[in-house]
Amino acid sequence: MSNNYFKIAVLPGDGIGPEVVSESMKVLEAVEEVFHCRFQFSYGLMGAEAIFKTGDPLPEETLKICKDSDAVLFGAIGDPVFDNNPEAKVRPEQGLLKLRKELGLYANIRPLKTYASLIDKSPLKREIIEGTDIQIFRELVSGIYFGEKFTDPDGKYAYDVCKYSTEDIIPIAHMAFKEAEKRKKKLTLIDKANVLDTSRLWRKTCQKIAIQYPDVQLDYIFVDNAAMQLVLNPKQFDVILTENMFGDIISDEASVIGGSIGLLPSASIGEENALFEPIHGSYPQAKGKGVANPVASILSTAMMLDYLELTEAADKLRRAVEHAIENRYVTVDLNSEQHYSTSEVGSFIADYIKYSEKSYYNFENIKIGKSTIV
Ligand SMILES: NC(=O)c1ccc[n+]([C@@H]2O[C@H](COP(=O)([O-])OP(=O)(O)OC[C@H]3O[C@@H](n4cnc5c(N)ncnc54)[C@H](O)[C@@H]3O)[C@@H](O)[C@H]2O)c1
Ligand SMILES: CC(C)[C@H](C(=O)O)[C@@H](O)C(=O)O
Ligand SMILES: [Mg+2]
Repeated sequence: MSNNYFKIAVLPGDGIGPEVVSESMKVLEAVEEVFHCRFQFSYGLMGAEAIFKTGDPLPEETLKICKDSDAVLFGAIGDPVFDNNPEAKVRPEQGLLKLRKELGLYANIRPLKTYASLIDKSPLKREIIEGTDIQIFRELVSGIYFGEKFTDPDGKYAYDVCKYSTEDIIPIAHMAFKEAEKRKKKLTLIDKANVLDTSRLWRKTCQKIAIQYPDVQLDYIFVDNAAMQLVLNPKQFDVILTENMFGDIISDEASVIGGSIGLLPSASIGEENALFEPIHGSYPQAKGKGVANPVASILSTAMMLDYLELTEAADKLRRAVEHAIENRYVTVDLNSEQHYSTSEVGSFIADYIKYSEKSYYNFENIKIGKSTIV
C-alpha cells in the first residue's frame, strides 16, 4: 500500500466494544494530524446489537463494508441475553465467525509482552514473567469452530466436529516459521498429538514445512502441559503456533502474564483482508462505566497501522502506550488505587502522539484530567 488514504471499516459491536473502539478512533485522528494520512471510516452493525436491530449478527451491509475496506477495526461482540440462553439459535458469536470465514482471516496473531512498571500487577512472580515476549499464531477459520455441529431434537446429545486439512495448516505454519526466523528462531507447536488425529496432522505438516526453515528449531508441547508451562516458565516460549480452540484458550491464560487481558491486541490476517481486534470480549459488566482498558484496542490499531505500512505511526502509537503505562496513566484493572477512565487513558495516548515531539510542550510533566474513582 503506497498511498496515504485508507478506507477503514469500524465495527464497535457490543458491551465495552464501542467504548474501546472510540478511543482507537481518537488515536487515529491524532495519527492523521501528525502523519499526514487520511482514514475514511465506515461503520457497521455487528453482534448482539445487529441481532436486536436486524435479526442478523452480521448483516450483508456490514460484510460489504468490510470487503470494500483496506482494514477492519473491530471491538467485541457478545451479550448476556445470549450467553445465558443455550436455546438461542441466532447468536452474536456467529457473526464474528462468519466474518472471519468470509474474509479468509486464517491467521490470528496475538503478541504478548510485559511492561516493567506492570510486573507487579500480575499474580505471577516477577522472576517468572519479567522479559516475557511471545507471539501466538492461532489458526482462525477451521477446526472445531467450523466443523459440522448437531444437537439431536430430544436434546440428549450433541457434537461439534474438529476437522483440519493440510491446506488449513500450511499458510499459517509458513507465517509462524517466517516470524520465528526473524526472532529467536524457535517455534513451538502446541497440540494434543497423543490423542487427536487433527493434532497429528498438524505435526506431520509442520515437520515437512520445517525443512524449508533450517534455522528454526521446531518443538512440540501438548496443550495440557503448555497451559501449565505458560504460567510456570513463560520465557521458554517465543513464537507459538496452534489450532483454533487451543489458541483461544491459551491466549486468555497468557494475558495474566502481562497483568490484564485489557492489554492484549490481535491481528487477523488473510490473503486479501485484515481485521484488528482486542483478544478480550465484550465484558458486559463494565459496559458504559468507563472502566474498560482501551489499550488492547489501541494496540490492535497499531497492528493495523503496521499492516497499512504506516510503520512510523505504528511505532509512535506503541511508544505512546508505553509512556502512558510507565507514567501510571492506566485504568482500574491495572491500578485499583489511582486510575483513570477509558476515555482519559485514550486522550493521554492521543495527546502524546500529537504533542510529545513539539519542543514547547513538556510532556513529561503533564497530567491530563483527574484521577477518576470508578
Ligand atoms: N472477540 C470477541 O468479540 C469476544 C472475545 C471473547 C469473548 N466474547 C464475548 O464476550 C462476552 C463476555 O465474555 P467473557 O466474560 O468470557 O470474556 P471477556 O473477555 O469479555 O471478560 C472476561 C474478564 O476479562 C476482563 N476484561 C475483559 N476486557 C477487559 C478490558 N478491556 N479492560 C479490563 N478488563 C477486561 C474482565 O475482568 C472480565 O470480567 C461473551 O458474550 C463472549 O462470547 C467476545
Ligand atoms: C467470541 C468468540 C467467538 C471468540 C473466539 O473464540 O474466537 C473470542 O473468544 C476470541 O478470542 O476472539
Ligand atoms: Mg477468546
